[in-house]
Amino acid sequence: MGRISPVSAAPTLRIAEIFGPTIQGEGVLIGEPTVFVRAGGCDYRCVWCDTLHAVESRFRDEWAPLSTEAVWAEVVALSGGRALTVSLSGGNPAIQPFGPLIARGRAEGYRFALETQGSLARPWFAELSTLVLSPKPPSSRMETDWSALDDCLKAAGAGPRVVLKFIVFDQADYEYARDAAARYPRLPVYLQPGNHTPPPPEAEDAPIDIDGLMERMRWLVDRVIEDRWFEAHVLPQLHVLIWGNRRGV
Ligand SMILES: C[S@@+](CC[C@H](N)C(=O)[O-])C[C@H]1O[C@@H](n2cnc3c(N)ncnc32)[C@H](O)[C@@H]1O
Ligand SMILES: Nc1nc2[nH]cc(C(=O)O)c2c(=O)[nH]1
Ligand code: SF4
Ligand SMILES: [Mg+2]
Repeated sequence: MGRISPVSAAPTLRIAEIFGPTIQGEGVLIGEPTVFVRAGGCDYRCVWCDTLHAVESRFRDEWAPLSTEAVWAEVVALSGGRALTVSLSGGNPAIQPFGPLIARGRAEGYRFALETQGSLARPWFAELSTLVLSPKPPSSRMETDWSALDDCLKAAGAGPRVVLKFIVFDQADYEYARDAAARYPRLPVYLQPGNHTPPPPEAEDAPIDIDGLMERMRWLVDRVIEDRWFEAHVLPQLHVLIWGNRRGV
């Protein structure tokens, strides 16, 4: 006998953490007060992922199964009921049924941003304010499925602002970013230096090599300026500069 589940049961979201308001530390919304909803589970395993506690299956018991209403109640509590930007991240938040949460929040004036690697397209991308597509460069050891990325753009349609965010560790990553950006000439590009000291998943707060990060940041700025890539934006992870590898900020 199969498991019996009520037909009317609300879809369950697997949530690793909900925190904020803090400032968005990355990319196009940098500096903007934001509540983060971090989904548990990812279809990728980037070697340098800074959020493995929301990726590796051995942590799945720590991902709370929550209804849309429960997640929404937490967002409202954290924001004091004042509309702001909610960033859906992960893991890969595209794995989870976030459509109803977005509809719920939008009805109250909240805006939703989503961070994803672009491997899974969902119809509810069209309801976002901002879609951040962050395809993964060679240093991650992941392969980009370009047709899946195209599908994400199609799903977004004319709804959200769509931007590209590339993590850059080395020259090969930089060239990947240039080639990928050339495929999508109309999308704004954000380049972010890779953090080579990401926290191990068991650590809430691991030491970070800020000097090394700044050196990569300077190298990246030099590359962009030398190449006269004037459409690119180069930004550090601001939250990492402020709080290091601390979780929940
Ligand atoms: C943790 S991911 C979650 C969302 C989604 N899975 C993705 O990768 O886009 C959020 C952002 O952090 C970036 N990121 C992950 N590890 C990083 C690292 N070590 N240094 C810099 N950025 C990193 C990802 O590339 C992505 O842009
Ligand atoms: N402040 C802050 N900004 C962020 N931008 C992207 C984040 C993420 O981990 O997805 C993140 C995060 O965890 N904290
Ligand atoms: S896709 Fe995102 S969450 Fe998944 S392993 Fe890579 S950086 Fe981490
Ligand atoms: Mg992060």
